[in-house]
Amino acid sequence: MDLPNGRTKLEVFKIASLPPEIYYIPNFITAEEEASILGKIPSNRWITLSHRRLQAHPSTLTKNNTLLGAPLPSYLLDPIVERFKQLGIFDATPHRQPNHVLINEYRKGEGIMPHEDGAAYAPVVATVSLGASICLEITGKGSSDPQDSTTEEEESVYAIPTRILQERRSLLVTTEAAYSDLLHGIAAVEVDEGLSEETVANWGLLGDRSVFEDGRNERATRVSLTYRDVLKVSSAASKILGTNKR
Ligand SMILES: O=C(O)CCC(=O)C(=O)O
Ligand SMILES: [Fe+2]
Repeated sequence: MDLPNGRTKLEVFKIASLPPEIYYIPNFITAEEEASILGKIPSNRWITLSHRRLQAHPSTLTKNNTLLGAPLPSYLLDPIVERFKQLGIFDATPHRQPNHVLINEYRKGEGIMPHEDGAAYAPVVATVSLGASICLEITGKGSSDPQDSTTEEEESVYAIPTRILQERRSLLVTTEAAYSDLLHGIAAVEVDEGLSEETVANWGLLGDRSVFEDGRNERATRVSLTYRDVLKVSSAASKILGTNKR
């Protein structure tokens, strides 16, 4: 198969039971790379929320969703962004590569409410999971908005709601309609239960199903790296710092 945007290699990782285009890649990074990245996340950058903590690189967006353009730290680029390039993941976004990474940390029992990621970003989101495995809950907007009839239709075709089991060291790529038409969230539970081929959309793509044979995933601290391409980028910071001289 020859896809126009270089995504051919990604096709084998497509989650077939979900709307186009969601991809799950187990063992995207090695255990050594995982440990190295975890060791480099700065301890003084965390913003603590009530049920998780997070940090944004190179910075949080301004109020009108603009990114002050600056390079990502090298531990977030190498090896991950190099591998994105090999798979063509950001080939179709305006900057053709991610320019923003959100680091979220969830301790056992913590989660995030169902939400969509909004209009500040190109519709390609790539999430690397570190430290522990977790289930992402996928719901249609129809479940929260009774007036939204198209997504109700999609829900019957695509067996939504469902879950995506994100193993540690895996990559999840969400694009296009999957990005805009669905909600995602993480239940605030200490154990993900009832895991099986019927209830987990990416069961057939898991790196090691044997770990979940009892249908359970005991939560532990999990850190996620969410890579995105912010649409609006300002070079104001580099002008002020004088790093943009020609
Ligand atoms: O941690 C995750 O996998 C999801 C994070 C997320 O949805 C977000 O930050 O918008
Ligand atoms: Fe999100």
